[in-house]
Amino acid sequence: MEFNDSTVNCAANIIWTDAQGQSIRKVTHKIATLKLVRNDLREMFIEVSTEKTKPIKLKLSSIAVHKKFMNEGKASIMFNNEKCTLFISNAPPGNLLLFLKTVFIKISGEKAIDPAVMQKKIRAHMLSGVPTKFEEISPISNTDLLRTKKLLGVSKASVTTPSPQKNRKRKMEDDVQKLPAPKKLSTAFLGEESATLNEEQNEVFQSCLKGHNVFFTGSAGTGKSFMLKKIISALPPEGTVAVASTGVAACLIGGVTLHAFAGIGDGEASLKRCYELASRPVISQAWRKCKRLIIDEISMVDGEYFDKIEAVARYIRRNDKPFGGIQLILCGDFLQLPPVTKSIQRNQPLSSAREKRFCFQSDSWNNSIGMSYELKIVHRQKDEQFVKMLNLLRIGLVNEDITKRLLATSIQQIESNGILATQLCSHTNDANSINESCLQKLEAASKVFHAEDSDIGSVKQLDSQVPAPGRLELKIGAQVMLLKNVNVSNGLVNGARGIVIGFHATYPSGEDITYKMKIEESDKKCCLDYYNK
Ligand SMILES: Nc1ncnc2c1ncn2[C@@H]1O[C@H](COP(=O)(O)OP(=O)(O)OP(=O)(O)O)[C@@H](O)[C@H]1O
Repeated sequence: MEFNDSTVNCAANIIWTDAQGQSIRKVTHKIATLKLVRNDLREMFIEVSTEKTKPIKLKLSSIAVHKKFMNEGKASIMFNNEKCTLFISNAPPGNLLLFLKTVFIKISGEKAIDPAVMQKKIRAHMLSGVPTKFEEISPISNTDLLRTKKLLGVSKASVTTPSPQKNRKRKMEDDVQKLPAPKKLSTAFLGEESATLNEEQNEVFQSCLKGHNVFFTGSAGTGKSFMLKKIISALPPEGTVAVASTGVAACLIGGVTLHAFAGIGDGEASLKRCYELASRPVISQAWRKCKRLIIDEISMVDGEYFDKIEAVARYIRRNDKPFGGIQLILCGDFLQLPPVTKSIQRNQPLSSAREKRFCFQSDSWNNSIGMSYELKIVHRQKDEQFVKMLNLLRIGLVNEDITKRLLATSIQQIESNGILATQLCSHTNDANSINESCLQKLEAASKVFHAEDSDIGSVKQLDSQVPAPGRLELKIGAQVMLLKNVNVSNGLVNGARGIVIGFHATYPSGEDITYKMKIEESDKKCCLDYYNK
């Protein structure tokens, strides 16, 4: 495990209230450490400590946890007996998740003690005159986990091993329409994805946490995106800016594009003009607040643009260190997608392209990037021969053996249960026109679904950056793919393929619009209900 699951560093506010709910005392710490501790009587507490103040211990009994904004590093814990609430903010989200998970598991697994027995114990302890000792709670053990699952009636199989039982799957004939129930605190915690970093990934991870300027690369499937998410969730949200060179990549890491953050347009303007552009209040404030800049798909960032934003960072932050002292965490594979430079857009020959095409060729790269790592272990594929072949293809080595093997795959079955094999295209427009023509060939009536965007002002941006289209045309028999994880244990995951097999009867006049989709996952079918709300 990468975090200590019984400690978290964050900002902490504690507010005590009277019987009427009026605030009577408040403690505010911008930098605090929360630790789970036990006393001699095995009662559990959250200890809130800082470097300068005396620790405050809050007893973990009769609590309510609000964790809706946990992904932003925020949560609150109401201590009903102590009549106070602990507000947590700026916590590394991954760390906060593990901390709250530990609280939950330790509390749920605790055997209820008869109050009379407890009273006796407390009395005996007080009379003994021995000062109360506190010790840090031990990490979650398998026994803790099993005991909690048993108490909650959760099956032993973890959600990370999707093996749905037949009778628990929804039948296609089942027409009872229900919106997914909100996740309960318990199941949400117990079902979290818990894949751990391997040794090479952990080295990069530790280097990032130590504040080094890091670049990490690796072939497809070595876990670059996986790592990036782990890194983002391990850093305090305040001052951490996650961006990517493309909208889609930015969307996947929950960030914005580098261009939107940097605020200098396409970087073609003179340096003086770039300084002016970046001096606009919102942009300059973002640059000044940034302590760690994470850039995904760095291979697509143009070398000259990289030099420009480095100069802008120094100028705006009035700091002569590379990137104005911002920690850089860069990730990408230069053997995948190159930058889209103007000369290439205009179909000019490569030889006339600008000299600093890749950002690793820029001066700023040499001055700022201290540690470079290459991830070598491929996690996406298990077939070693296939991985070897992909690694050779990556560097343009297509030998006779590879050619023979690839050609041999042409006789493989490319349709399974009505679901066609994916056809890869180098350009989105090509993929769109193939999809369009396949949809037109289907004889069934088409149904059109329009996105209901709550923020009308962002529709254009959403349409360009979100993989789901604003207007979706479907027909019975259409090939479809899920774009987000809906129900992992039922195989309804991002990328799951299927075909539309029906629409809900109330369409188009009814309130709910539903389509059913059968998906192919280990030769099993299941349905998905899709609502327009
Ligand atoms: N340490 C790990 N343990 C288990 N699974 C892992 C680990 N690292 C990565 N994976 C899984 O391997 C798969 C590929 O990872 P990921 O998509 O992050 O690779 P990538 O290097 O970003 O690939 P690409 O260059 O194609 O974008 C994912 O399903 C990810 O969850």
